[in-house]
Amino acid sequence: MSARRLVAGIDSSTQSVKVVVRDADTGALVRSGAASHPQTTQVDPRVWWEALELAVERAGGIADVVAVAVGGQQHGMVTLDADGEPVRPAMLWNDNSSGRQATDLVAELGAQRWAEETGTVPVASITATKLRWLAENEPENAARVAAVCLPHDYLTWRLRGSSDLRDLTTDASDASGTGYFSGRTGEYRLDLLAHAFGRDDIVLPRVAGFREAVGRTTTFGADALVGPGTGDNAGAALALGLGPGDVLLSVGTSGVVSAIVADPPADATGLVAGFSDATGNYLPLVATVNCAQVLDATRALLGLDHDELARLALAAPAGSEGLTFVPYLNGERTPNRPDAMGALHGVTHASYTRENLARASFEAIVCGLGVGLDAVRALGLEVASLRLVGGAAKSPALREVAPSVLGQDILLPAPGEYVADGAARQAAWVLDAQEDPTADLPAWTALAHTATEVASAPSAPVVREQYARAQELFLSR
Ligand SMILES: Nc1ncnc2c1ncn2[C@@H]1O[C@H](COP(=O)(O)OP(=O)(O)O)[C@@H](O)[C@H]1O
Ligand SMILES: O=C(CO)[C@@H](O)[C@H](O)COP(=O)(O)O
Repeated sequence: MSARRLVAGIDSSTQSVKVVVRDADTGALVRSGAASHPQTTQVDPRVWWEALELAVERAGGIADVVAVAVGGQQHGMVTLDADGEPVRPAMLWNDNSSGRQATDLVAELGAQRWAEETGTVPVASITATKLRWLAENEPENAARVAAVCLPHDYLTWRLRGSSDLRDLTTDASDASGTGYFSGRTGEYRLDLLAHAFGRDDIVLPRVAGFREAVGRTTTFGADALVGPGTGDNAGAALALGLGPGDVLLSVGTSGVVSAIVADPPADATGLVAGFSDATGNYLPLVATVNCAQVLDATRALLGLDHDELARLALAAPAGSEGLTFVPYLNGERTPNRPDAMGALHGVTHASYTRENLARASFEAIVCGLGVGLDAVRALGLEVASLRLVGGAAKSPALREVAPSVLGQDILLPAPGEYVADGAARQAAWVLDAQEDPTADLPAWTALAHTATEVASAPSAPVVREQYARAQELFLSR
């Protein structure tokens, strides 16, 4: 019998970095580790590397793996100077500073053109808007930029031990979230980069094939192939092996609704971003900026841990007796209101209780997902199944509130790190492709058993009705 081969997957996400080590042939989990990221919307990318070092150590090292790949939070603008050092802290997807620049870019070229040519109408999350912000607000820094890449590209490059900007690589799933890449053609749009940033004489990461080994790593004592990596949402889709009509709901820092389709989406309303996936298909996606951290904020206010918040929320009736939370604590991306503030509606002596506030917080983030679900349906997607993943999916309250508000049963993959798992699965794919360049994604039977539980609850349409009324009050102001 041949020796067991191990692969590592990394998820450098907004709040933390996670490392999983899995069996390359079955997908069985061998060990894992994690470390925190700063809770800010601008972060020095070198801090991600330090966190990765700690997470690798906590995972028992990766010296024995034969391939590794990195998934990461999308869109973050990592600017490097000619020596490969960060010019300034990376501006993350949830940094809304570039809201006005997004509005300007849409006004200059038109929403329809952006949607058709890049798949996405720019909002503050999109990298191109951050580059415009940099050019306008920090011209000296902008002039020092020799390369721009994304969080997962930076870590992939560091894993390979390179400081040569020409070695930077990315993949289509993450490149498709920059605003200067066409998922349809698989090519950068240097004209759009120049339009946004005023320059196109900078290095952009080479877009690698989806099972291509982009190099080797000898860091962490390993001697392993390095895969191209993925944007985090495409990574989760890779782990779960989503098929037509399978919709993924991710409840991390962002609330995300996404699915896999064969044709490039182009939604000129700007609600649905038409990203690429990590297999040559497309990933229509709707994201909110306010998701798990809304629960964290309510927990902090009420002085509760996760379990206590869930118990409190489940002690309130569906609809929270009319208390409705519009949770724009960090501006919002869907709807596109980067400067918005949140609001509580329906406050009465009867409704203003701790229980209702807890439940209204869960209902708020699920209503955000509901808006996303409506938007992907409006593009013609037939929703066959829903799966719930991400940090807040562990909450029993979310598992009850989500099917009740969305009026549909939801599959619950076992709590896990699906982005890191997707990166690990890609690493195994890269390994297989060394023998057979046309290899299929490895079957990974050990991961296939994860969607065992189903969340069910009586439908409560009143929640979305009262949320829509409260949101309308806000939007019409
Ligand atoms: N049991 C739980 N109930 C609700 N929220 C949780 C629970 N466990 C973790 N979280 C929240 O999940 C978030 C982290 O989820 P994660 O998917 O790792 O985020 P990200 O990928 O954006 O870094 C944090 O805001 C954390 O407070
Ligand atoms: O901006 C998007 C998708 O367009 C977010 O999904 C980020 O990719 C961050 O993901 P999490 O850290 O919330 O998982």
